[in-house]
Formats: sequence, C-alpha cells, structure tokens
Amino acid sequence: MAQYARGAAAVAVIRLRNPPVNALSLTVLQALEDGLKKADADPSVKAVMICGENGKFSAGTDGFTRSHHWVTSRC
Ligand SMILES: CC/C=C\C/C=C/C(=O)SCCNC(=O)CCNC(=O)[C@H](O)C(C)(C)COP(=O)(O)OP(=O)(O)OC[C@H]1O[C@@H](n2cnc3c(N)ncnc32)[C@H](O)[C@@H]1OP(=O)(O)O
Repeated sequence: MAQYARGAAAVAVIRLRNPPVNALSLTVLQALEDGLKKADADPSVKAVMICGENGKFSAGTDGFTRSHHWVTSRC
C-alpha cells in the first residue's frame, strides 16, 4: 500500500509500504494514485513528498506487474 499523510506546512507525504523493497505492485500504484488525487483536491497542499518505508525508496515495478506488462505488450 501507500499511506497518505499531511506533513509540515503545506506538504503532503505519501509513504510507499510494500516490504521488503517497496516494489510498485498494482495495489501500491493504485494507492499512490489515490494519494496524489487527495493531494490535488486539497488547495492547501503545495508540494507532495513520496518516500519509502524502512529506509528504502522503491525497487521499481513489482516482479509480477513487470511480467504482466510483458505478456500484455506481446498480445
Ligand atoms: C510500461 C512500463 C512501466 C514501467 C517500467 C518500469 C521499469 C522499472 O521499474 S525497472 C526496475 C525494476 N526493478 C528492478 O529490476 C530491481 C531489481 N532488484 C534489485 O536490483 C535488488 O533487489 C535491490 C537493489 C532493489 C535490493 O537489493 P538487496 O538489498 O540485495 O535485496 P534482494 O535483491 O535480496 O531483494 C530482497 C527481496 O526483494 C525482492 N525484490 C527485489 N526487487 C523486486 C521487485 N522489483 N519486485 C518484487 N520483488 C522484488 C527480492 O526478490 C527479494 O525477495 P526474497 O527475500 O523473497 O527473495
């Protein structure tokens, strides 16, 4: 998942949470999109910080998601 929170001042924080390496699964991508929409809808938010849990940002596309893209791109 990705957790939305309000940080200091006008900053929204979206924290990627998908142990062990915060890979971008479909669930994480959906939660990321939801968080960005929430920030966009809040006129007091002037910046969005995206970070990863446990001292890691993200390993990129989740292994499963990557296979899915590969299969669909060949159809
Ligand atoms: C239409 C196109 C859309 C998007 C294009 C997107 C492109 C990309 O995202 S490219 C990037 C894809 N990511 C990778 O190729 C990263 C591969 N991983 C690594 O290089 C390393 O794992 C790491 C540097 C991220 C971490 O290294 P290290 O600390 O040595 O840990 P491990 O390698 O032992 O990995 C721990 C654990 O995490 C699993 N894992 C790693 N990467 C992914 C991933 N991308 N998706 C899912 N899972 C991942 C790895 O298998 C290990 O799992 P186990 O402990 O269960 O074995």
